[in-house]
Amino acid sequence: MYHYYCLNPISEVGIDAMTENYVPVSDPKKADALLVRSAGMHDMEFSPELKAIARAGAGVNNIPLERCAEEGIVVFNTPGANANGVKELVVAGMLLASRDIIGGINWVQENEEDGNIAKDTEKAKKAFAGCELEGKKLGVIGLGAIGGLVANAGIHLGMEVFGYDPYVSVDAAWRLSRNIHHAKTVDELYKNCDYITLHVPATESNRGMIDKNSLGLMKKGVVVLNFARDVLVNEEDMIDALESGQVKHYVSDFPTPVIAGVKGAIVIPHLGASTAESEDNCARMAVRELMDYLEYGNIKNSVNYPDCDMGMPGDNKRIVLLHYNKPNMLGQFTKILADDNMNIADLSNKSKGAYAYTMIDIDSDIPANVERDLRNIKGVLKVRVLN
Ligand SMILES: NC(=O)C1=CN([C@@H]2O[C@H](COP(=O)(O)OP(=O)(O)OC[C@H]3O[C@@H](n4cnc5c(N)ncnc54)[C@H](O)[C@@H]3O)[C@@H](O)[C@H]2O)C=CC1
Ligand SMILES: O=C(O)C(=O)COP(=O)(O)O
Repeated sequence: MYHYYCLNPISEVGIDAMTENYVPVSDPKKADALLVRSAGMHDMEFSPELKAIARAGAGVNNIPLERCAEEGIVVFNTPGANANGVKELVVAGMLLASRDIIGGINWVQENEEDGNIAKDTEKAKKAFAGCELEGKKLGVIGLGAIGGLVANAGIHLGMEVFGYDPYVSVDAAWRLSRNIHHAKTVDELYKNCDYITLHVPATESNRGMIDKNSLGLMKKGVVVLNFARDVLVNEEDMIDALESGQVKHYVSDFPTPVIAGVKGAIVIPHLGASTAESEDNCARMAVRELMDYLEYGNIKNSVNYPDCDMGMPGDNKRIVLLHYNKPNMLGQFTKILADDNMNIADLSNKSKGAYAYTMIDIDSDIPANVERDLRNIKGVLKVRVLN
């Protein structure tokens, strides 16, 4: 029996995918697993019961990843599951910034009582005219799941697209249209583009990447779109750039007290992934990852531990260990097993930065003393024996 707790409402599709072995609890401290979307977790204390956190979404800046790793809690996300939802809203954002659709709709609402509205429209509409996307230059920073789709969509819209991502994965690179220009430096993209859109994670090094220096390199009248995270943009510098006309519009999916209501800012209430399809995809993937880890110890799409998959244990017993990535951990594990005359049927050991994960299948029962001895090894963070 596994206990779970949802810190945010998660699509029913995910909850329905759980077997009767999964029971919701009303106290997160009693949970084996937490499901979360954007709820802030940095101030949460975690109980020793907690084994895993699944972020039904992409961004994990709301989760204390390092502390979780130290406490032997595996954190998952759902790469790509909401990317199409965000891509479509980015296209909408580019359109909203190019024509005054919002101003036009407001005008119609303000004039709803006007019996001559059809005729007056033809006079009023010139105030809301704009430009087309076709032929304009689009710069995409970050070419992962979302940025790749946005860059390809730009090509389909007839835009000239520049992509910048020095760390792009091979898989993501394969998905890019060959018509996208490969920007070797981000400055090249800043200097050339009419629309610049951010699709990078909110890591320490990316915070404030759009500031007065980068804004100063951009073309006058540029449109900047941020569907990634508010902290990537220095909002005070953005307000100055909007006031001076350096930036025509700043389209953001992240309202903050600083940017909400600023002239020229088009701010959306974090709706990028709020579609039925994205919510279902994320919930389904998050629940699948949690169940595979809790029941079989397999790790797929973790952001703080390495991926490691040994399928199902069959008739064997499985023991899994979360530990530091340092010399002689495996030697100590196998010695304890050998001293108890236990036979290893299968073994996998993977590492990611400072942390590592070992899965061991044994062809006999695993006695409590072996589990205890493994847990007592210095550098072991969590041990689970799976039945
Ligand atoms: N508005 C919304 O509702 C949503 C927002 N997001 C945000 O979008 C971000 C990106 O999501 P995905 O595309 O799914 O992630 P991803 O991990 O597939 O792609 C991120 C890409 O950014 C690249 N990157 C990192 N630092 C960079 C830098 N300084 N310059 C250029 N490229 C850099 C990485 O190499 C990677 O290819 C998430 O971290 C999240 O913060 C994600 C989903 C929904
Ligand atoms: O997946 C992400 O990173 C998002 O920003 C989506 O957040 P949400 O699940 O809509 O709270």
